[in-house]
Amino acid sequence: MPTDLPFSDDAAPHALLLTKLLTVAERIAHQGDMQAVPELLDMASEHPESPELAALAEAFAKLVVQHEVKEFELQCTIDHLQRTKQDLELANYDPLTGLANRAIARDRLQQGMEQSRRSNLPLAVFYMDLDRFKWVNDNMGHAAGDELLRQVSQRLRDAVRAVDTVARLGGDEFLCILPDMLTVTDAQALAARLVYSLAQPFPLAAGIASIGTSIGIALFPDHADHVDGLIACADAALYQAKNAGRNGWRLYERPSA
Ligand SMILES: Nc1nc2c(ncn2[C@@H]2O[C@H](COP(=O)(O)OP(=O)(O)OP(=O)(O)O)[C@@H](O)[C@H]2O)c(=O)[nH]1
Repeated sequence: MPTDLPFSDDAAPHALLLTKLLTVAERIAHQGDMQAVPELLDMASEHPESPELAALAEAFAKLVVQHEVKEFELQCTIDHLQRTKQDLELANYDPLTGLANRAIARDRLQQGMEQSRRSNLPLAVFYMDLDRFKWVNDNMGHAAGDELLRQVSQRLRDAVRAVDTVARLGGDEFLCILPDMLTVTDAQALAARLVYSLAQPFPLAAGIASIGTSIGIALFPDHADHVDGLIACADAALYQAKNAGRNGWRLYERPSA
């Protein structure tokens, strides 16, 4: 009788079973294939004579439960992070245009002023108000007005640098915060470009809309050295731009004594 066979007749089915068992176990352990666990449990119930199988099935069944608990915990964390992110977006960004809101604008202005102090380069604030925007709402509909506000936001974003902030203060009012302007002339040139850009027609679903924009410019540190003062100067300059006939910009001028 040859004796060099790996298993006796009795051992062969056991070896076959262990081979299958290892294959399934490897699928679970190496490929993370949790679908294979029920197969393992079925095998264990079909072969109550195999203690290895019973032990392994039990170990993997525990693993599946732990895996599901971890997956549940992970999903809870992801849900929580998504809710926090949404809350933050609602608190910080204008939902219509995706631009920063007033609160963030104030914060960026404060940061920009600190940066300007370090770099010794002026910071410019543009206070902008669209001209004839109400006409679009009244004649083309509120939805067209919303679409126009979104397109205006995009043009403003496209015109400024990544370091600049464009914020929507509300209605048709925007604030641009432009740190590290090299010269006053640079700020004036940018304002002229923005006026030109927003004077170009806007293709809306309801038709073509034409508006304009007025911009008031204030500079840190020349005109004011704190957030509210600088915004107030830019607002005063905007008032002058509107009074001068709209569709243009004005640099803040101190009232003569
Ligand atoms: N579609 C839309 N309209 C808005 C929104 N918020 C405010 N408005 C409207 O924006 C308009 C702003 O009014 P004004 O600034 O006086 O309008 P204007 O025609 O630009 O006036 P001038 O600046 O004097 O040229 C009002 O009609 C508001 O109802 C908004 O989120 N969506």
